[in-house]
Amino acid sequence: MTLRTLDSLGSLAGKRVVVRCDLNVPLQDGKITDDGRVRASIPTLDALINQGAKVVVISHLGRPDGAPDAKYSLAPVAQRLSELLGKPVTFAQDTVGAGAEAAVAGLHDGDIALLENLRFNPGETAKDDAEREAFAAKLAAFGDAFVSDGFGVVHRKQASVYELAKALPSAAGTLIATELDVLDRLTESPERPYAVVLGGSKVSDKLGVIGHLLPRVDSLLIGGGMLFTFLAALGHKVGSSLLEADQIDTVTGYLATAKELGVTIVLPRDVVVASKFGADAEHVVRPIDAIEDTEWGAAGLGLDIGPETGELFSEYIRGAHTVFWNGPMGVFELAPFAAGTKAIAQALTEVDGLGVVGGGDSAAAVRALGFSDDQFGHISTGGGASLEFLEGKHLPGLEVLGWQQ
Ligand SMILES: Nc1ncnc2c1ncn2[C@@H]1O[C@H](COP(=O)(O)OP(=O)(O)OP(=O)(O)O)[C@@H](O)[C@H]1O
Ligand SMILES: O=C(O)[C@H](O)COP(=O)(O)O
Repeated sequence: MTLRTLDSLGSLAGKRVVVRCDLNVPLQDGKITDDGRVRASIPTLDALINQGAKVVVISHLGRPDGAPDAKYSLAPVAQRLSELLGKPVTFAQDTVGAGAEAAVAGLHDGDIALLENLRFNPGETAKDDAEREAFAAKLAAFGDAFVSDGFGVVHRKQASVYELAKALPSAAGTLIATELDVLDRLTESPERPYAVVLGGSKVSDKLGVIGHLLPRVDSLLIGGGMLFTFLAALGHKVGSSLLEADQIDTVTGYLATAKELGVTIVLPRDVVVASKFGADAEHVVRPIDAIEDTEWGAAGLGLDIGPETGELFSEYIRGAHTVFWNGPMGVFELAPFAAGTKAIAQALTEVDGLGVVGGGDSAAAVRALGFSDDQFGHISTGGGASLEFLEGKHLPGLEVLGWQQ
């Protein structure tokens, strides 16, 4: 079966259409610092509005604990959505309560509403199937059809991604269709050499994909928060850097597998060690075997790859014909720790072939560092989702829409 696309739903004029977007944008002091995911959701929403549908948008933001939490409110996103669409967006203060019911009931043809953060409700991410189904049923009551367009969450078996698609006539929106077109080129005979660059802070999520990626790539470059688990596996001390101590054995296994497969795992040679986590931290560059060899000792923490590593990684990237990069190389949000990410972004713009950036924070990073979207082959809205796609995993949010890899 192939992906069911929007046209499979027939005419949606006058119908209530629930649309799952991934509007999980980075926020600072309540302000959106990168609106890429909001922009990416516009084509589908515009198409539905233009058809005269009554559009009910749903999304998560961050990882709240199944209860309302003001700092994860989608209110700033409603405002940005309205600016980008050039029309009012009704914002409901809850997801399935009286506020949402009133917002949906008040929609006329061609109107649009955004409901509050899905993850303010325990049913969205519940482990128990019945709990997720019950929450999906409440969401389904708001629509005659469901459009799934949050590519960044298709790897999550969550109520609004999976169960809701079963509860209503459903199809993929144009963002998902576009993402799959490009990412398919990375799985179906990518031009060699093929390099994958991994970083970021969702270390346990991303370490898990490495085992499946190894047989598919020629080189794997490791930066960001996960590099310290690799350094620890090689016996280095990593101070107070991000570390998944319980993953050290797994990582040791990856290093051995890579050797057997003839895949190069490229690890940093130097890192930027800081006195603390903050823009005003003191910091020095240290070789990887001397991270604790600073005046801060074991309290020092690695917040970026060093300049020698930036050059080494850039050489690998420029030498490849296909490159996928997910996860910033350092804490790019703080100016002293942005250089590694900038070096890698620059190299990616110089790839002779297809260079893809994946992930909400990675996309935000390249834009914040002054690059424009058209300098890259593709900027995917999915971080974990695109990685799991590339490793060939069955993604619940795609399979439920008819997609088979
Ligand atoms: N050495 C480090 N220590 C701590 N945090 C780091 C380090 N290197 C990178 N980060 C952080 O990683 C975060 C991004 O990681 P994440 O894994 O979420 O990226 P992403 O996959 O692009 O985003 P998403 O998962 O939202 O799509 C950034 O906020 C950055 O500050
Ligand atoms: O940022 C992402 O990768 C997506 O929005 C999914 O978020 P999650 O990792 O919290 O499920």
